[in-house]
Amino acid sequence: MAQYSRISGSVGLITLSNPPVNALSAAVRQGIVDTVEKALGDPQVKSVVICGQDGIFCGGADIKEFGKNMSGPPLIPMIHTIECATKPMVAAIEGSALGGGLELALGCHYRIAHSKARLGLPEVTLGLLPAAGGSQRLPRLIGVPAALDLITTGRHVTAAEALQLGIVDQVTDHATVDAAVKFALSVAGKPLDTRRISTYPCPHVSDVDALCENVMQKVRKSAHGAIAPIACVQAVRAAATLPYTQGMEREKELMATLYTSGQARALQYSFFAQRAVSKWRIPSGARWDTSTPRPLHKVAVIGLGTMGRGITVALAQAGLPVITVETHEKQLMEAKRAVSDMLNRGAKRRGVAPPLDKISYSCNLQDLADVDLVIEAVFEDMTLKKKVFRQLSAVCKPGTLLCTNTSGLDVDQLASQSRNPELVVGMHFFAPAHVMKLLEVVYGPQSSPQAVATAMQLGKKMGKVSVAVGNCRGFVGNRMLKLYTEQASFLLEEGATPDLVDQAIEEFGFPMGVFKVSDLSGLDVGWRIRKEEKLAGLSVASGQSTRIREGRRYSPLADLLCEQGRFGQKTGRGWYQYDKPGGRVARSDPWLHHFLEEYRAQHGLVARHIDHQEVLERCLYAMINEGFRILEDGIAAGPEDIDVIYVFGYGWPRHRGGPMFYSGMVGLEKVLERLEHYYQAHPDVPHLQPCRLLRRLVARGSPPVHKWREVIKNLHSQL
Ligand SMILES: CCCCCCCC/C=C\C/C=C/C(=O)SCCNC(=O)CCNC(=O)[C@H](O)C(C)(C)COP(=O)(O)OP(=O)(O)OC[C@H]1O[C@@H](n2cnc3c(N)ncnc32)[C@H](O)[C@@H]1OP(=O)(O)O
Repeated sequence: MAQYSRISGSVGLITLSNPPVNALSAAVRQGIVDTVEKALGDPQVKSVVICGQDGIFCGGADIKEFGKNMSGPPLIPMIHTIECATKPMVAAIEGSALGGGLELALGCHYRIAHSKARLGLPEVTLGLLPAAGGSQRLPRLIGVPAALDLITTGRHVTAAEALQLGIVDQVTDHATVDAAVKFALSVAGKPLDTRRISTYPCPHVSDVDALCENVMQKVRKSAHGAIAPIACVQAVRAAATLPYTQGMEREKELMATLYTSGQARALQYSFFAQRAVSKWRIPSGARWDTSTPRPLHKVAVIGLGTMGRGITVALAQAGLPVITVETHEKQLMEAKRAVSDMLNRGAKRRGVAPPLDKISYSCNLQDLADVDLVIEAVFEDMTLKKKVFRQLSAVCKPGTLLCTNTSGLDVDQLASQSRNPELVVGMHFFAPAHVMKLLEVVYGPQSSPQAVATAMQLGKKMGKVSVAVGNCRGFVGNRMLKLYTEQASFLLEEGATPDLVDQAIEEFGFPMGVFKVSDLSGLDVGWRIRKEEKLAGLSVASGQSTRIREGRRYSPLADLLCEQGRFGQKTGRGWYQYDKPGGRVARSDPWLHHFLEEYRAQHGLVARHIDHQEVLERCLYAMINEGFRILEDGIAAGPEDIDVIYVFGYGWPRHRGGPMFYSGMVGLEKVLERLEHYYQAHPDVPHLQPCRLLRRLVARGSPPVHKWREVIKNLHSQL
């Protein structure tokens, strides 16, 4: 797991060897200990280079080992031995040096990096801190402010930035190991006293307490309840205020708390879940490793509203030639200006040229004859979308993939309008589409493996986290969201306020509560859909009770607000009030509270005390129950898919893993018991009735989330 050789006569070369990222598993650590001892004991060796095989230095500690019994030599003494060595130790960094990998390099006396290498201490993203001395060495090397930035955000820096910060000593465009060997030869025999970072005093900062407090406040605000960023600040503060050995004690103490926390488990689960969803497989048997995506030379976007514009920007930024189509010249020109502005702003931020020339604009559908893939992003109206699909099917060359950006309409119905239904998939982007990371790729029973593979690959190229999901109303994300927002409205009827509900949700870790999100997206969007579905508006069957639709409980509160023109931020009034139309700061609205009181009185409802716990249980467990149904229906392949969708598309706090992982953390028995309790109290809300899969899992002793697929498979085979 670490190979040893002697090259150029006097340089010991240690090569970490643990594909794919040379993670520091127990075997690799043992290999390092053995080879370092060999190199230091070999009188012929005057200096040592440590590198990684296959173009990557090291991806850090082996995350798969976390939570298991520790075996093999620990990292801290191993790195200490390297730093104490009396022969120069040089790290040759190619690819990535992350986490424990960078900490290993910081233990070396010199660091040489390839210009394309990336370095960082991303432990915070896994709920940890750099606890192999990284939190103590990095501030001593680059200063407290820069170390706070890197350690609390976990961001990766380029080799150029690492050189500028002083993390590396040299950057090369050539063969890194050769450059490091040459360097090692040049420093052989030179004194090393000034090269041991742990002996450096931390560079002076005028008011370290004020600095740390300032960063702490920022971190608390953005962490939404995550504890690792806070521990990272505390560890760096220790580096700035304590001698190295005491700082190391503090690092260890903080790590011990984080290591055993549920948050670390959730974040590590999320790391692997994100990778698991890229290895998609669908019920037809098609899968990621046997389906070949089609090459895309030119793509098209139809409809340049908010979504179409964002998708166009994301495609152009990914380097794809795009042709965009709008019906009227005026709208087309308006969209062109908006898209160009977005591209210019993005390019300025990233310091690159805006890819304006990648996009062409047209009012003529015939211009799409030679494109390889079209993303339809017209108004969310089935009749209109069907018409567009029929037209596309007639215009586009054979083999063109037709994708719809619908957020929940039936993809199979659209496929039926095409001559080639096997080439139709949903590509559900989230607003703003050039920013949001999530993409739901919706396959139908007829979608070909190549169509799914192409959409998944395109998502990857656009920098999205793509999840393949089956076709149903709302797909995965919006299907679950409906239950969450529905419960929130019921809670208002029963005595809660938007402020109380949102506070509970935000304290849980969502960046925004359900009613603030509703005000931001616009209440009119859902109202229009409900009117089309005949749940709201004039088409509601006469004699129908206001609070019952299709035989189950319905809350008309949002419809009533819309009837008053309260559409949210855009009108300056919604669930909250704003200082003006388009205002962003939500303020509690006495009008709304009075309106709720009147509404309750009109419907004979008596307000009762509702606490945060009930808000969370009602909103989250209803959504989780639907998640189990989605698994039961085979719409999502596994709990990881649902969790990734919620973390990347809906603001679910990553340190809570995702709704399905969270249900395991709470305890499936408890979720089941609470759902039973609420269903008994609200028998007119069928969605609160615990579903079969949840009951089955509890009956099987509540296995951990990674074992659920087995139970789901059995359930399907018995259906
Ligand atoms: C009581 C206290 C006890 C304390 C004891 C603990 C001691 C710990 C001491 C020190 C702290 C050190 C902690 C760490 O180092 S944590 C790890 C930090 N590193 C990272 O976060 C990097 C994670 N990896 C990545 O960012 C990327 O994988 C990449 C940039 C390295 C490569 O990206 P890419 O080429 O896109 O490949 P993939 O991401 O798809 O990964 C390929 C493959 O490799 C697996 N993998 C990646 N990194 C690790 C890892 N560190 N450990 C294990 N496995 C890793 C990844 O899961 C993929 O696998 P696959 O899905 O099976 O294909």
